[in-house]
Amino acid sequence: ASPIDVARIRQQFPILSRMVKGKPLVYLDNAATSQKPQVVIDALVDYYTGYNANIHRGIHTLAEEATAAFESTRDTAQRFINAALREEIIFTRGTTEGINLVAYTWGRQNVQAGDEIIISAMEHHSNIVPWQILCEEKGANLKVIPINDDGELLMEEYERLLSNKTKLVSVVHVSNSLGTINPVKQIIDLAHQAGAVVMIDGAQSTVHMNIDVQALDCDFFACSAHKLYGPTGVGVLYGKKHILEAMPVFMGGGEMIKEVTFAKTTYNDLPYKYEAGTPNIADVIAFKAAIDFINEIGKANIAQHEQDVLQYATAQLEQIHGLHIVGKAVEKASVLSFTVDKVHPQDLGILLDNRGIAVRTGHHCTQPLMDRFCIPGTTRASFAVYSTREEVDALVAGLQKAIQLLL
Ligand SMILES: Cc1ncc(COP(=O)(O)O)c(CNc2co[nH]c2=O)c1O
Repeated sequence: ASPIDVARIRQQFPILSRMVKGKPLVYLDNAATSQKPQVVIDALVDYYTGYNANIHRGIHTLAEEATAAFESTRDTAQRFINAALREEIIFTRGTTEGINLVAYTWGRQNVQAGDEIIISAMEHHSNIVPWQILCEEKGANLKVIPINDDGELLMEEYERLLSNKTKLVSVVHVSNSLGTINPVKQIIDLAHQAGAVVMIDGAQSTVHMNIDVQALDCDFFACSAHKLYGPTGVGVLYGKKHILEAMPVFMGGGEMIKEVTFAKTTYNDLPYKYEAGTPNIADVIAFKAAIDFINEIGKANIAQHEQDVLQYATAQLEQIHGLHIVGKAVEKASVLSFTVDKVHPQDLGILLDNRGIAVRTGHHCTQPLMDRFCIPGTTRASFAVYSTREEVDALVAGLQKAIQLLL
């Protein structure tokens, strides 16, 4: 039995009552973005109707209220990933910006010709391209940890790749295409033994599991609010304070300065050093409502519910003739990718949409991973706190009907 009252939770998501093409919406694309509870929507409306103002340095009431709400999210985010200090929490637009920020600051300062950066074969493009740009600029080399047919990292190959040339290891915590949960604590410890720093891409993991950046001892960690039942355009980059303080600035402008003269500019303290310009105030404020929503239910309860739905869906899909699950790691989060013999994922996606069922089809911004499996892409169902076994049944019925039509 599920540890949570899914029916009561679903009532908090207005969009889940939507009809699509005359059918009830069955939203199974949560790895792309999650839906938003009423408390998050209300937080956005409350800000714009009640205390919209620019933040920091304002001396009027609205500015003080907006600043207090904005900075309260920083404290909430700090506790959410158990960062030691609030100034280690930098607001970004999302995981992509967080990874780029590290590549363009720490990377440019510390990676030289001949150095090596290690990523894995299951990375999202946002954790591949920034490092390729950096390696091309510096004459450094990108190394890739291979994976097995179940979609699990080959850790002995990883250990072989580590050397005194390794400057940075940047890996995904949970694969958005496979669902694989990577052994990041082991990856981090091995990297530190080799003298490298570690960036963890937490875009998918942060919603499914407890994140403790101090226990992990990662040097950087990035995640996105929109995968955490929060708004788009907001994310968090965590970095160890002593590393962030030693890094050059990223973007120049207001907020990130102490004093500007034409002769010289001095920069602001953390975290504002990396928060140039007017931030995404409303969405940062609403992000706190999303984290509070998750904390109120409890991540362990959410994870248990998602695992129940994932295991049920896996068992059901495995019975469909010609369907092959892509990503069979022992440790998996609630992402279920699959192919169907002689059927293109795109065609499946369209036919499922005709039945109100939203899945994602294609390469999921992990094209090298699809190449490794010699497939053009997959159909991916991904589950959330509000997903139900009945929605899985609708998916199975939809798949069976679609395959019948297409074959
Ligand atoms: C593992 C992983 N890393 C980074 C990102 C980038 O996050 P963003 O900056 O918030 O876009 C994503 C987004 N993944 C997906 C976005 O749409 N479908 C997906 O699977 C992701 O799944």
